[in-house]
Amino acid sequence: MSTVAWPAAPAFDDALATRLQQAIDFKTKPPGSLGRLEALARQIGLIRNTLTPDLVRPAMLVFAADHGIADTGVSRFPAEVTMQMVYNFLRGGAAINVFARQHGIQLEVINSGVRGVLDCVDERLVNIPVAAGTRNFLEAPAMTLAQAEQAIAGGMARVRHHAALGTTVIGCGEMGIANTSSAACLMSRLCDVPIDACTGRGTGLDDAGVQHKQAILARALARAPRAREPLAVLAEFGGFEIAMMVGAYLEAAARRMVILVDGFIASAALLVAEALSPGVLRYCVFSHCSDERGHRRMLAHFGAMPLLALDLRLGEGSGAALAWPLVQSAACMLNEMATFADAGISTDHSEQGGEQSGEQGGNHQNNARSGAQP
Ligand SMILES: Cc1cc2ncn([C@H]3O[C@H](COP(=O)(O)O)[C@@H](O)[C@H]3O)c2cc1C
Ligand SMILES: O=C(O)c1cccnc1
Repeated sequence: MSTVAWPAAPAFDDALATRLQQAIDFKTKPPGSLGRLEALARQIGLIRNTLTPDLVRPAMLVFAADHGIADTGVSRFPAEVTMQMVYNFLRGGAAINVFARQHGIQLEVINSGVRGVLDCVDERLVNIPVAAGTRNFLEAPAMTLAQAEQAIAGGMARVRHHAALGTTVIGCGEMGIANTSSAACLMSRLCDVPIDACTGRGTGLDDAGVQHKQAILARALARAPRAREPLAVLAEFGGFEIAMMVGAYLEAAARRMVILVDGFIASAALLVAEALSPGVLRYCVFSHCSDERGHRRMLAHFGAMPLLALDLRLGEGSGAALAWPLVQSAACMLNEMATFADAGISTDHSEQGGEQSGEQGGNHQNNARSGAQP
């Protein structure tokens, strides 16, 4: 067991939940008519602990690292692509660059542990590698417990850096060839789901490739049957970028930031974070349902309803960036929409004691199971 005291996510204020619901219901619209945007607005208010949440300086942290398991042929692409994509991020040519630019999201690339030397100085690159890639977890633990803790601390530090610059919304993206294999093993062990149901095509394996990947991952899980505790599972099967995402989530929730959760790998990191410090989940907005096999089931495990379903299977934080404008709209609705009283508009008949009196708002369902239920 780890002796580290992980940052705790503050509890939500039940009285504020009621006031947020009233504020939303008093807006000039039929109750519930903004659908899930209303639940999202309420969750954002609870996260920021105010009726007027400030979502400022959204930041996307893209963590990159290599994986020893890549050498067993579990990805369609070779490990060198991780480093090549880091250079692509720094040149501004990747999908996440395009979407971050489009939506005014600050982008930072973190070398969490790629193979080889990154010989460049770039203000958007943070060089904090734990090691030159993980070990092949078919044969040995991917990393030591100390390395897992070091990586988690690295992710926490990046969020502290952005918090000091005023950021209240954080997204995590990742780049690491073979990291769907890590994510599948984390899911299988932490959610107790057979590995076949957690193993997908990743970058585009064919059926034979997926079968090979499943066989490798089944052997890897069998190698370490006793690893059950979240930090131990992370050390056995994780990656340095995944561990840094864990730290980023922990720190962001403790600081009452809105967390934009991306796809399969980003969600697998959240499994670890939530297991280490229960309550992080309430701070999470699930951006999309990835096309990667296993993600739908992982979302169900969280009780999450993602905002988008676009058949994305990319990672990098791309889905989180695409969902940001919706999150922004939910906060703007709460902050800027007039109330019936402001606008001098008559309220509905239920105000006069009609049959519809009682709880208004209709859709009180939240983005995640343990989220903002009043
Ligand atoms: C050019 C390229 C850009 C990417 N951007 C994200 N990924 C995604 O694919 C990888 C995971 O899939 P697997 O486990 O099959 O290797 C991760 O790096 C992930 O972020 C990419 C993959 C490639 C090839
Ligand atoms: O959903 C994801 O994050 C994902 C899926 C496939 C490949 N890379 C990332």
